[in-house]
Amino acid sequence: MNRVINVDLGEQSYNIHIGKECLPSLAGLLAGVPRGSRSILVSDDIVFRLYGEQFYEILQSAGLKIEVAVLAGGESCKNLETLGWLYEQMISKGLDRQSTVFALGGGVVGDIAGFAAASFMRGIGYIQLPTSLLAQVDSSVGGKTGVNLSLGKNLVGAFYQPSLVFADVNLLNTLAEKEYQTGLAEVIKYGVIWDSKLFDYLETNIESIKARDMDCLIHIISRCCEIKAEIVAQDEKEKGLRALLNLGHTFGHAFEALTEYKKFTHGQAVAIGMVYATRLAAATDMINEQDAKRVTDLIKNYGLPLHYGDIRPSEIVARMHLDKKNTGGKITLVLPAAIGRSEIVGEIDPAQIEAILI
Ligand SMILES: NC(=O)c1ccc[n+]([C@@H]2O[C@H](COP(=O)([O-])OP(=O)(O)OC[C@H]3O[C@@H](n4cnc5c(N)ncnc54)[C@H](O)[C@@H]3O)[C@@H](O)[C@H]2O)c1
Ligand SMILES: O=C(O)C(=O)C[C@@H](O)[C@H](O)[C@H](O)COP(=O)(O)O
Ligand SMILES: [Zn+2]
Repeated sequence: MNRVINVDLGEQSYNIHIGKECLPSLAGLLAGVPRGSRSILVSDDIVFRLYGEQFYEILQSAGLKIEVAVLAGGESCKNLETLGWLYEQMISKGLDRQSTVFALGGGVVGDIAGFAAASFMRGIGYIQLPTSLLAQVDSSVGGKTGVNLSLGKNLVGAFYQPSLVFADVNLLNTLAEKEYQTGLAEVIKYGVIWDSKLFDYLETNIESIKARDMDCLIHIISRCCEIKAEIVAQDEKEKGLRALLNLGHTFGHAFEALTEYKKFTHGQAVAIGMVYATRLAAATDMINEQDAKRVTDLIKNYGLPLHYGDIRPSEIVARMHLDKKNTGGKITLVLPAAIGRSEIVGEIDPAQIEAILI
C-alpha cells in the first residue's frame, strides 16, 4: 500500500504517493490526464537509460500518447538554453493546451519540466515522477519551478503546482552515493527547521539510513513530504513561513553560482550553507553550543562537506545580496534557534556574515 499525503491548496490540491515497488499502481492514478492530446515524458540521460522504457510502457498502458524529451542532465543544464530547447521539442512533437508533462528524474528535470509546463501556451498540466532522494523529499513537492542564471540560482521561475507526485523508493537503489548524500542534506534541513524527532531519528539510525534501508527511507520521505505539505499549504508563495525551507540556501546558492554549478551538488552546497548558518546563529547566541554542534556533527556524519573551499568571503556575501528573500538590498537569512526550530532573520549586517566565513 502506498503512503498518500495530500497537499491542501484548494483547487490546486494534489496527492503525493510514496511506496516500495509501487510502479504498477501509477497507471491507475492517471484517470484525470486528458487522453485526446499528446503528453511528454521529460527525463535526463542517466534516468532515461535506467527507467525510461518502464515508465514509457506504464504511461502507454494507461492509454496516453507519449512523446519523449531527454535532457543532458546535471545542474549546469538547468538554464534558459535547455528550457528553450524543451519548448521547441514540445512544439515540434505536437503538444497543445490539453497536454501533460511528466517529469521523470531528479530536481533538475523536475524544476525545468515544471517551469516548461507553467509557461508553455501559458500553462499546461504536469506530474512529478521523482527519482532522486532530493526530489522525493523536496523538489517534487510544493510547485517551485525554474532555472538558474549565471548570476544566481533559480532566478527565473514560477510557483506552479503539479497534479500528482509519485515516488517509488526502490528507484533510489541506483542513485550514486554522492547524490544520495545530497538528498540527505535536505532531509537534515527538515529536522533542523521543524522536527526534532526527525533529527533524533537521523542521529539514531545512521547506519541503516546510509545502507538505504527501505523502511527507513519510506519513513524519512513520508515525514519530509508531510512537513513540506504542511508548510506549503500555509504559505504557497513564500510570503513568510515557507522561507524556513531555505535554511542553508542563501549561502549554498552563492557557493553553487560562484563555482559555475560544477563544484558542488545542490545538497552539498546546502549542507555547507547550514554549517555557516549555524555558525552565525551561534556567534549571535541564537542557538546554544550543544545544538549547534549536533547540527554540524550530523552533516559530517552523513559524509557531507563542511567547507566551501577557496572562494573569497567578500564574493560570497556579494552573491548573497542577489537572494530572492532579500528586500531593499538587505540580507535575510534563515537561522537555527534549536534542533527543530529556525527563524527568519532580516537586515543582517554583511560584515557579520563575512566574519564567520572562515
Ligand atoms: N523545486 C524545489 O522545491 C527544489 C527543492 C530542492 C532542490 N531543488 C533543485 O533540485 C536540483 C537538485 O536535484 P537533484 O539532487 O535530484 O539533482 P539532479 O536532478 O541533477 O539528479 C542528480 C543526479 O542523479 C541522477 N539520478 C536521478 N535519479 C536517479 C536514479 N534513481 N538512479 C540513478 N541516477 C539517478 C541524475 O541523472 C543526476 O545525474 C537543484 O537544481 C535544486 O536547485 C528544487
Ligand atoms: O520549496 C521551497 O520553498 C524551498 O526553498 C526548497 C529548497 O530546498 C529548494 O532548493 C528551492 O528550490 C530553493 O528555492 P529558492 O526560492 O531559494 O530558489
Ligand atoms: Zn534545496
